[in-house]
Amino acid sequence: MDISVKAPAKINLTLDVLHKRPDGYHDLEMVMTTVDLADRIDLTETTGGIRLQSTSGFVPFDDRNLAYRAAVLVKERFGITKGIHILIHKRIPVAAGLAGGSADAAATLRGLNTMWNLGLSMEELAELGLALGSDVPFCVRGGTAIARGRGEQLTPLPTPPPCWVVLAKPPHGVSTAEVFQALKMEKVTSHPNLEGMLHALENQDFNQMCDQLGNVLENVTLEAYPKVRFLKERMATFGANGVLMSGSGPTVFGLVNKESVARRVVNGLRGFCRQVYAVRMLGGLEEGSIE
Ligand SMILES: C[C@](O)(CO)[C@H](O)COP(=O)(O)OP(=O)(O)OC[C@H]1O[C@@H](n2ccc(N)nc2=O)[C@H](O)[C@@H]1O
Ligand SMILES: Nc1ncnc2c1ncn2[C@@H]1O[C@H](COP(=O)(O)OP(=O)(O)OP(=O)(O)O)[C@@H](O)[C@H]1O
Repeated sequence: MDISVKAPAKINLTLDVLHKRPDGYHDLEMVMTTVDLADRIDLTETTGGIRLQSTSGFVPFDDRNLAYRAAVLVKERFGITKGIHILIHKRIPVAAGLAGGSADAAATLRGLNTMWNLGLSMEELAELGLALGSDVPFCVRGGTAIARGRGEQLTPLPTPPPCWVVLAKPPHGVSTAEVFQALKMEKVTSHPNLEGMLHALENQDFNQMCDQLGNVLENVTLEAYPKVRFLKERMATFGANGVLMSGSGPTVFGLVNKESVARRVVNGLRGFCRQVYAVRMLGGLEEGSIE
């Protein structure tokens, strides 16, 4: 049986770091949402082993690949002797703050659950996914949610009010581990207002959603990469209603409520940045994720 699974990127509407934990991770509080910029994972059953191919040369082709590691995990945990060929059609920029690797891992978990009739619930798949990365549980579920803890404690939220999301990815990647390492908690003076963002989503209030965007990792990446600040400023100048860096960066996103303005922002940014996309936010993934 062949299966194709959609693997959408995420953005962080808010990202707060509460404190560093004894295990080296940070306890977070974030509002995350999936956007319609997606990789596609094609899974084909084989007689043995795991083989991986990708349309992008920027991802690892061995057991460092999160989709590969997802297949190893499933095979080991459930004693599956059959093999799998994984083809990643890469559209999400790599090391961009958009959880591309986590999305691929989550899609592989969902696809193998179907292919090998494992009967795992979304909660069980998300729990399995945490062993692969902090963003994987959210990517398994998709939609919009508050993520707490390392990112695995998920509370579903209403889909944000309809709008365009313009994404601009600078040419360089960013290491998430290095951004967390460089974060000085004592230097964080302002935190996102979670209640304000929840209120905006409940009331489908686009302007309030834009006002409540906030990410405490943003200053760390802005200081290291001036191009990110430049893209933020440009995005606002061209007319985006709210602008923020996603995750640990360096991708900057702008929320826009008018199609004509979204076009203007995209066209304006193309002069400065090769990777620019205008997409919509996505609802939940539980239906329709297997293409
Ligand atoms: C920044 C975010 O993308 C926000 O959605 C995520 O928190 C990062 O998720 P991720 O890339 O799946 O992260 P992981 O692969 O689990 O961790 C990468 C590194 O980021 C740091 N890390 C990550 C998550 C977390 N809650 N605390 C951390 O300190 C750790 O140094 C870790 O070694
Ligand atoms: N399937 C994959 N797609 C992209 N990168 C992968 C994949 N598997 C492993 N990686 C590795 O993961 C690293 C981070 O890439 P990714 O695109 O997931 O970053 P990110 O969007 O910043 O993630 P996050 O937002 O979850 O921190 C890259 O350096 C890459 O080598």
